[in-house]
Amino acid sequence: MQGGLGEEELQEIRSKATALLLKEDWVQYTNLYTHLISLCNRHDSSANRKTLVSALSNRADGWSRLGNPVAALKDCDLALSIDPAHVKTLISKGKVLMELGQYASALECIRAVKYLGNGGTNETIRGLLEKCQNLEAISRTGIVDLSGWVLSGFAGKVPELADYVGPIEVRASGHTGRGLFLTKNVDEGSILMITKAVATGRGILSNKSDEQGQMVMWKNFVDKILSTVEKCEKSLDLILKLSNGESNTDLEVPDMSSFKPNLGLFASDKARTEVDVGHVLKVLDVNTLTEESVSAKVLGLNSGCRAVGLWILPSFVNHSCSPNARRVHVGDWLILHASRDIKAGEEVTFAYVDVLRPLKDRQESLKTWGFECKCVRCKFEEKVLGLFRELREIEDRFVKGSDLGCLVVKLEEAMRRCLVKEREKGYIRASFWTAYNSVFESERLARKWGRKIPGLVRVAQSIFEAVGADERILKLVVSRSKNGGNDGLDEMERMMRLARGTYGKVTKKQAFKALIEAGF
Ligand SMILES: C[S@@+](CC[C@H](N)C(=O)[O-])C[C@H]1O[C@@H](n2cnc3c(N)ncnc32)[C@H](O)[C@@H]1O
Repeated sequence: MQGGLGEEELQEIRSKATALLLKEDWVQYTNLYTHLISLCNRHDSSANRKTLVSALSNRADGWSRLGNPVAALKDCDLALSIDPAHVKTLISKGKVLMELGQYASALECIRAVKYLGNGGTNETIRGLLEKCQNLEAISRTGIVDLSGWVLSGFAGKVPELADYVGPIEVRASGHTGRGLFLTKNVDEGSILMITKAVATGRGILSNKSDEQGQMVMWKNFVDKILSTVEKCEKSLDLILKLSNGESNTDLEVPDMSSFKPNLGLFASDKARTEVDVGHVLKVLDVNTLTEESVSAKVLGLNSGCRAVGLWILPSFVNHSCSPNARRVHVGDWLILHASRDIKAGEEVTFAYVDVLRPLKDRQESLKTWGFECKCVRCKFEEKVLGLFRELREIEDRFVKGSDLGCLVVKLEEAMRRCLVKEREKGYIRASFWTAYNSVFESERLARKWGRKIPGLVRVAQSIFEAVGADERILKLVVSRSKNGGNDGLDEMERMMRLARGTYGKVTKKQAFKALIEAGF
C-alpha cells in the first residue's frame, strides 16, 4: 500500500494507460490520468506525490496530443511545483512552450534538463535544444536560412519556422481603415514578419476553374476556422478584430501585443465559445489569402496543390498597385518581406491583383474586392491617360492585342514626348509588361524593335523600383543572361537584388541560384 493507493490499483491504471497510448486514444488516456490525479489528491502522502507528478506529466502529454497546449502547460506547472527537477515534465513543458511560441522559456526548461545530468545529454535532448535555439533565434531576429532545404530540392519535411514580428505596426490608414506601417528603414528582401496560419484549406485542383474542387477546399478551410474559434476565445477575438468589408471607418487599431507569438491561437480548456458564424464568414471573405496569387511565392509545393488560408497580422496589409512587399509561403507559414527598399513610416502593401497589367484591367479585378485603388501609381496613370490622348490610345490598342513590338516603341516615344519622369516610366512599363516581355522574349521581335527601345535590364530596373520585384521579370532577366546577354558581376548583383526582392532574404547566395532555377 502507498498511503491509501494500492499497488494493484496503480498497476491496473498503468496497464490501461499503456493500452490507450498504443491505441492513441488520447481522450480516454487523459480521462484516466484525471482519475488517477484525483485519487492521489484524495490520499496525500509522499509516495503518492511521486505518482501525482508522473500522472500530471502524462496528462500533460495527453492534452498536447489533443491539441490543447494551454491545459498541458498547466499540468506541467503543477507537476513542477511539486518536483522542480522532474525530467520528463521539464521536457514536456519545453515542447509545449515551443508550440506556444515561447522559445526563450522553452530553452530554460530544456537547458535545465541538460544540467540535471540524469539522461539529459542524450541525442533527443541535444536535438531538442538545437531546434529550440534555432526557433528562438528566428523569433528574435527574423533571420531564416532555408538554403539546405532549397538545395536538397525541397526534400523532406517543411522546415520549422517561428513567429517573428519585425519593425512594423498596425496604424489607422485613412480611407483604407487600418494598415501596416514600417517603424524603421529596411532594404529589399528584409523579412517583416513570419506567421503561421490560423488554418489553411488545401486541395489538388484539376485546373483553376475546377469549381467543385474549390468548394471542397473552401468548406474544409471554413470548418477548420470554425472549429478553432469555437474552442478558443482568443483566436475568435483576433478574427473579430479583422475587417468584415462593411465599413472602414472607426475600425479599432489593435495593440501590437495582441500579435505576440502564437498566444491565443490555441484551444484553451474553457467552455465552448458562442460564435457568430455569419460574421466570421464575412471576415473570411475579406481576409482569406490564396497561396498562389501573383504577389506570393510558394516554396516546395507539388504543382497542382492549391491552398487558401487565414493569417492574422497579414490581414492588416492593404493593397497597392505600387506594392513594396511580397509573401513567401512555406507550409502553413507566411513570410512577408520587403520587395524593395522601404522607408520608416511608409505603409507596407502587397498586391491583391496582378500589378503587371494596365490600369483598366487592375480596376476591373479590384471590383471584386469592392474598392478602388487610389495609390500613387493609379493616380498618376489616371492623370497621364487623361492628359495624353496618344497614351490612352496605346492602352486601347494594347487591350485589343495589336502588334506588341510596335506598341512598345510607340509607348517609349510617347513617354519621351510627354516628358514622363524616369520613375514614372516604371509605372507605365509595369502596366504594359506583357508587351515588353513578348519583345524581349522573342529573338525576332528583339531584332526588329530592340534598337528603338531601352534594354531589358533598364526596363526591369525601372519596374522593380516602381512596383517591387516580380518573379516573371526575374525569370526573363535570368534567361536573357544565360543566353549571353550578361555584363558580368554587375548583372549578377542585379539578379541577386531581384531575387532577394522576389523571395526575401531566406537563403544564402548559392541556394538563391537554386531557388531561381527551382522557381521556374
Ligand atoms: C485584408 S483587409 C486590409 C486591412 C483593412 N484595411 C483593415 O483595416 O482591416 C482588406 C480590406 O481593406 C480595404 N483595402 C485594402 N486595400 C485598399 C486600398 N488600396 N484602397 C481602399 N481600401 C483598401 C478594403 O476594404 C478591403 O476589403
